[in-house]
Amino acid sequence: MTRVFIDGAAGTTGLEIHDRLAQRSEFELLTLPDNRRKDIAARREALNEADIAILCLPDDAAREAIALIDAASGTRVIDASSAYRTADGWTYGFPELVGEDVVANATRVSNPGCYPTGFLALVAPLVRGGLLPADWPYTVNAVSGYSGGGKALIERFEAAEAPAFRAYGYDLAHKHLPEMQTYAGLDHPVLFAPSVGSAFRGMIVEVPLHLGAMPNNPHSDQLRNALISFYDGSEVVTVQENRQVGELLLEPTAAPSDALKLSVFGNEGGWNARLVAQLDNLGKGASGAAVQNLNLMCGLPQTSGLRLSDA
Ligand SMILES: NC(=O)C1=CN([C@@H]2O[C@H](COP(=O)(O)OP(=O)(O)OC[C@H]3O[C@@H](n4cnc5c(N)ncnc54)[C@H](OP(=O)(O)O)[C@@H]3O)[C@@H](O)[C@H]2O)C=CC1
Ligand SMILES: CC(=O)N[C@@H](CCC(=O)OP(=O)(O)O)C(=O)O
Repeated sequence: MTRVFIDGAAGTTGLEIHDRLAQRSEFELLTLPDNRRKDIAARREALNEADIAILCLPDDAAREAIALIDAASGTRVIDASSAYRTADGWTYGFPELVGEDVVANATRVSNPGCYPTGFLALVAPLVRGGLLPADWPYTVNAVSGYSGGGKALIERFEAAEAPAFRAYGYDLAHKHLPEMQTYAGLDHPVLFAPSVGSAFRGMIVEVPLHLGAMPNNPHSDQLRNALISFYDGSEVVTVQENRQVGELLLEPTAAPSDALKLSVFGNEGGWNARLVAQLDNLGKGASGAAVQNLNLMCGLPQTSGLRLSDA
């Protein structure tokens, strides 16, 4: 049985992982009592005793956890924070893009951010396949459920005077920019406009494209077909064929899901396209991705315990 320690198990992401793993016979969960969950000595012991540690912590606490692990302990790590997403020696935990075997054999796995999961799923295969240019000035517009900001944002959006909508990221230096550029293989940082709506979970990540202004002038049908073949066989990522919708909604009480749904909407002449990813920020955007990576690292079917009925 694999011993797993979730550092940050009382947080939003940590709790969801804990609840799923508690029902799995393949894992033994190492837990700390509430009054010792931030105690350095207790964390050090659990981190070194575990076969796999899952870090669900703010970036600084994740760095602290890594420093507490002795090289001799052999503990492997899945980090949900953004501390190591583009760091040397770390594997980016996006098996559909980096390869399932790469994740399966890794000792240090950094889970993708929730917004980059949507952006990269759409753009990385198309840049890799030469359908979208690497030197294009990409923009990303996104809206997230408020659980994406952890306990602090949940408290704010569930307070009596909660905002209805929050746009942010106006310093144009969101912490997700490096991983979006790096793993899509882009020449320039993306222009990222994130926001939060009054739904607990879920997100819509959109990349609008002026296809007719690109040097290779790709058609939206080509982009959709390329994504369909790239994700062929995936149980987690699905690409909608010729989807026509009037609107996309974040439902205030959406059920948890680990699915990632991609769509390509194009206009009649093919000049413009809107690439859209729909996911649960706490599913494939965080906890679901951690469980998928954990399964792979333990040699288990990658979708064990995932919630994919909506896919
Ligand atoms: N929420 C989401 O949708 C996503 C989150 N992530 C990332 O996952 C990580 C966790 O996020 P999230 O669960 O949302 O955040 P939360 O704020 O909900 O949870 C963080 C938890 O870490 C605990 N903590 C803080 N410092 C320490 C420490 N030094 N030692 C032990 N525990 C500590 C907090 O304790 P306390 O309860 O006392 O505050 C809290 O329980 C972050 O890096 C976040 O950016 C990534 C993708 C999506
Ligand atoms: C709504 C909201 O606040 N979202 C978070 C990102 C959540 C996430 O993906 O976590 P990581 O930053 O660890 O990747 C933000 O914009 O900072």
